[in-house]
Amino acid sequence: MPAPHTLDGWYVLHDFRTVKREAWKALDGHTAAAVMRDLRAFIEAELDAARARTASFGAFVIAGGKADLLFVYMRPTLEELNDVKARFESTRFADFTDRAYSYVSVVELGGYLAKPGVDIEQDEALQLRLKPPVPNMRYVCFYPMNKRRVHPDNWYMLDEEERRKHLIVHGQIGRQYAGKVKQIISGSVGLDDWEWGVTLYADDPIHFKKLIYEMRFDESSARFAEFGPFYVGQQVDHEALTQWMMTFHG
Ligand code: VOV
Repeated sequence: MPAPHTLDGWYVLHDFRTVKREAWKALDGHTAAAVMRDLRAFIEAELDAARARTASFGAFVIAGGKADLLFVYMRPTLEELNDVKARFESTRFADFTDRAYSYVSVVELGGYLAKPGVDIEQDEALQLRLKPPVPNMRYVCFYPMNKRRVHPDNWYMLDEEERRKHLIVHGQIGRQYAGKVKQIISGSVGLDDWEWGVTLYADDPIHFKKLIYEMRFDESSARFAEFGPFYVGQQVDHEALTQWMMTFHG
């Protein structure tokens, strides 16, 4: 059976960090403030690149115990993702964090979205979906997932028509959340440990729960989906991140 055609956009790095509590709290207040000022230049450069539409960037404070922070980077190439990773590591701020989890993937759209005869490079709507800005929404939810491959629930043995039917219903559920939840699906077969990264954005985190719960009852998730760890957090600008870090500092 041929693999479905996919449209692949920017490469994505989800970089989850924990704050090194002892080292951070051991800093005097002036030095801690200077470390945060130093991070501003890094964040400003990311925001400039995002405004120029050569990259996407978002910073988040993560709820719960799996991580403290998440930085989302999107770039046209893996080399550029590696470059931004190195630039982050070069900041003084990075010295006060450890990596809790990371995920590498590439923004993916179903190939059938490209209508025959349409030049993908010239289609503005498609380009925006393949190179998406991080939505200006207050909350993020990230998790990796697979499609199950256990007989009789083997997604990869379904014929194309059946997969399409499942995805149509899936899409119908998703569209009920238009304006409430924005999804960026990135493919990671061959790039990371799961098959997709699911990144959802919303202004109210309860919409994550409602959407995901509703999808659980849909066959494409109920029968065929397996999930990795879930992370949820709030989007922060440099000022809010500084405030959070300084509260943490005590
Ligand atoms: C915010 C809502 C939302 C909407 C509107 C939406 C729509 C759509 C459409 C129309 C399509 C098919 C075309 C394409 O673009 O591929 C997809 C595709 C996909 N989705 Fe989705 N999805 C959403 C949301 C959404 C969620 C919450 C999840 C996680 C599942 C869950 O149970 O936790 C998910 C997963 C996926 C995946 C893994 C794929 C690729 C499947 C494959 O085998 O290729 N997705 N999705």
